[in-house]
Amino acid sequence: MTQTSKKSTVDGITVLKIGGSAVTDKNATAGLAKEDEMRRIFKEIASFSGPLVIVHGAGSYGHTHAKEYGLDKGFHKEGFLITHDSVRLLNEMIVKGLRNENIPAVPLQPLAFSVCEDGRIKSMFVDQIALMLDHGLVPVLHGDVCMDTVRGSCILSGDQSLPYVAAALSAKRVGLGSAADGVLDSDGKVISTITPKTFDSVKKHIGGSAGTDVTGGMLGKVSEILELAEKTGIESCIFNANTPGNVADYLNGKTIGTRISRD
Ligand SMILES: Nc1ncnc2c1ncn2[C@@H]1O[C@H](COP(=O)(O)OP(=O)(O)OP(=O)(O)O)[C@@H](O)[C@H]1O
Ligand SMILES: C=C(C)CCOP(=O)(O)O
Repeated sequence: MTQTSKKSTVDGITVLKIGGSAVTDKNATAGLAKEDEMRRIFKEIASFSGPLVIVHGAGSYGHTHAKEYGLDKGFHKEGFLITHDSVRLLNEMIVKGLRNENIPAVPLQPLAFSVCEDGRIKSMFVDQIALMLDHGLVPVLHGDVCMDTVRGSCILSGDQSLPYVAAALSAKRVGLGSAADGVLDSDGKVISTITPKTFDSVKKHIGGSAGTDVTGGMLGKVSEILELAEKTGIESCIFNANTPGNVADYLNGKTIGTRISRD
């Protein structure tokens, strides 16, 4: 993957994923927002004043259409347009909700500044994100469809763009708020830490999403951020964004849920 070289002049950047499971009903057959959860999460985000990039998942606004049109396998003109329009709608709702809390959120569609190769990011322009942070803005990216040099188009999960952006900006902290208390073992207990050394032994407990999903659910998420930890040393936490207080606690410095680290 090719990364542009522009770095923000701001230190201590946090990158937060708001999982589609946390803010939408992933069992719905079309886009359905959990509006109360959204509002509460946005209020918690407003308690944080540091430099922040938000990436949100697609939830039922993206995965339902992507599955219907087989977009995880390749290009389908109508499906591509319907899916992009739907995730943009969710992005608009989220940006509007954040602005209501006086967060200077800026909508950014990854489709407009990324190209993939066989499902993986080949290039993503991030200089504008760095400059936005320098000016106190909060960029809000999302899971999207993306043009792909091999497949025509592919699904670009927030779980892939989040570590890409975190690495490109040398982020300090990376948090992924979803609908589970962390990565759970077969007894339903939170696994406190996952490292490249322990991954093989815990992998058997980790599966896809309980709802409609084309990007690998929890296993896809852990694989992406484990690679981030291995390559850059940047740690992540996977925690439950539906537990009141967790998003604010994470943003303000606490380690919660499952920590994914190099060692
Ligand atoms: N071992 C596990 N621990 C926790 N959750 C797991 C595990 N195995 C599978 N899951 C499922 O993975 C889901 C989280 O993955 P999912 O992709 O839905 O998250 P998300 O990031 O919130 O959604 P989106 O991709 O729409 O942004 C959990 O809600 C749960 O259903
Ligand atoms: C389904 C689409 C269009 C994007 C998926 O993004 P994610 O919800 O972050 O995995």
